[in-house]
Amino acid sequence: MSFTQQLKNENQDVLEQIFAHSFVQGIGKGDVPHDSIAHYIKADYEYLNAFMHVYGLAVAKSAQREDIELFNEQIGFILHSEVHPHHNFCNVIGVDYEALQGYELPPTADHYIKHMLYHAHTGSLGEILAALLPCPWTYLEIGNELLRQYQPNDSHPFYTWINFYAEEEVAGLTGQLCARLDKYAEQASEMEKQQMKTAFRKSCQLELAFWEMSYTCEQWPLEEAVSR
Ligand SMILES: Cc1ncc(C[n+]2csc(CCO)c2C)c(N)n1
Repeated sequence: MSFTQQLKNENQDVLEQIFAHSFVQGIGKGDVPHDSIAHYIKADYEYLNAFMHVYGLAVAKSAQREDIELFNEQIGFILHSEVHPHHNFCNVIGVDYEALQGYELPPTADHYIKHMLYHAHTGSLGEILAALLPCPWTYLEIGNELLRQYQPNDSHPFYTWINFYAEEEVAGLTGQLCARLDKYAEQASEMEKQQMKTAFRKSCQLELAFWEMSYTCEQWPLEEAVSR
């Protein structure tokens, strides 16, 4: 069994909880509180900016052109494609995308990006890949699961969102990241593989926590904690 298949198998418990989460089930049912959607978009816009910074750090650690190419493609996808599911959410709540940009990250999303930046700064390329992979992997699984459970047609409010993540493009990008990580795992020591496993599981847990943060509109305990 490949290393990434092992990672996925070991984290099925988190994936099941993500599928069952009220936000995710709400997308399937076509009914999510509008405040939660706005909270999600505000956090996700900034989260994706940080995600691209992590890819930039991965580029800086790349010894091979094919790795640079891969990370460059992922940045292109975030810049040009991931705006579509965001627009779907904005249209449903009737708010301009621009109005939801430039906000401070709530505690959970702040923690998630710092977790990835930590691995990007201190880890090997394999470890960085392990920290990044749950992001496309869990969304690909969510798209497929919601398609299977709800079989939405084009009158479903989240038709675009669900189909976007269930589509070939996301499956292809995820597959490429898995293939690279498997290659690095082949050469890695047991200790390094353990670090990859830890980074992967924490990111899976933080994906679940990100849905909860959005659903409950999580805030810092004191508003002044982040800026004045
Ligand atoms: C919290 C959060 N996690 C995952 C995604 C989905 N996603 C982010 S980047 C990317 C492409 C991989 O490079 C994908 C599929 C998201 N939008 N927000």
